Amino acid sequence: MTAQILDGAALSKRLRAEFKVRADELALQGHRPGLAVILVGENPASQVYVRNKIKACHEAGMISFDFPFPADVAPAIVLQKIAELNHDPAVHGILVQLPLPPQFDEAEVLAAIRPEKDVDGFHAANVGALMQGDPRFIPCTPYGVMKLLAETGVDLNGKEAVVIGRSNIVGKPMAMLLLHAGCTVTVCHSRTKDLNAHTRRADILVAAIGKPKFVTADMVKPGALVIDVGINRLPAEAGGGLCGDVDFEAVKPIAGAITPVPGGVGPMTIAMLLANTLTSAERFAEGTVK
Ligand SMILES: Nc1nc2c(c(=O)[nH]1)N[C@@H](CN(C=O)c1ccc(C(=O)N[C@@H](CCC(=O)O)C(=O)O)cc1)CN2
Repeated sequence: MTAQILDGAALSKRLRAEFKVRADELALQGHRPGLAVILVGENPASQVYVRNKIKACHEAGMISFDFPFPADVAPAIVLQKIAELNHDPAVHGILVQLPLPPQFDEAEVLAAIRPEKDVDGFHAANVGALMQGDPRFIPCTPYGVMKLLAETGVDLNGKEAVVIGRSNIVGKPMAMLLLHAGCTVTVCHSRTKDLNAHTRRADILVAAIGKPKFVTADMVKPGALVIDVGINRLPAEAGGGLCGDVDFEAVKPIAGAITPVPGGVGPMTIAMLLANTLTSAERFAEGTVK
C-alpha cells in the first residue's frame, strides 16, 4: 500500500482562487475584505508566516494592514492598536502573530480582539462557540486539517481519532472538530502513558507536538489518515530544511493518506485565515454583524 498524499499546497491554491472571486464581488459592493496583521519582534519563522499571509491576502483580492512592532514594545501600545482596529470599518479581521515576547500576557491580548473580527478563532467567546458546536471562526490550522481530511472522501463518523498535542491553537480545537464530525477522540500529550497503544488504534492520527519525526511507522495503524501539523527546522548538521512531527518516508507505505511537510497543513493554515477573513467581511456586508 502507498498512501494518498494530501497536497495542502494545491488545495490551498484552489481555495484561494475561489476566495478571490468572492472578495472581488464584495469589493464591487464597497466591502473589500481587510485583514490587520500585528507582528511583534523579529522571530524569523513568524516573519516568514506573516509575509506569506500578507502575500496570500493580496493575491486573493483582500487588503492587508500591517503593524510590525519592535520586540520590546510595551503591551499597552499593542492593546491600543487593537482597540483602534476593533472600530475600523475597513478591517474585518485582526490577527496577532504568535508567539508574543515574554512581556505580553497572551490571553490578555487575544481577549482584546473584538470576537467578530477574531479570524484566528482564539478569543474565549469563539473557543466557547466552537465547544458548543456552533463555531463563528474556526482556528485556521485545525480548520485546514478538516478540509484536507474531506479530500480523502473518508466518512469520519464513528472513526477513532487520536490527536497528539493539547495546545490551544491546534490540539484542543482539533479534538473538538473531530468530535463534532462524529469521531471518538483521544487527546494524547507529554504525560500520556503508553502513547503507542493509543496511536496504533487511530484511524485518524494528528501529530501536533513539535518534535521532528516523532511518529514512527510502528505507531501507525495500516490505512490510517496521518496528519502532520509539525514544522521543525532541522539544524545544518542534520541536513537543514523542514521536517514534520511524522517520519514521512517510513510512515507513507503504511498510511492510507498522509500530509507532507512542507506543503501539507501549513499552506492550509493560510488559506483558512483568508476564508475566515472573507466570512467576516461577508457578515459585515450583509449586516449580520455591525
Ligand atoms: N496568530 C497565529 N499565530 C500562529 C498560528 C496561527 O494560526 N495564528 N499558527 C502557527 C504558525 N503559522 C501561522 O501563523 C503557520 C505555520 C506554517 C505555515 C506554512 O505555510 N508552512 C509551510 C512552510 C513555510 C516555511 O518555509 O517555513 C509549509 O508547511 O509548507 C503557515 C502558517 C504559529 N503561530
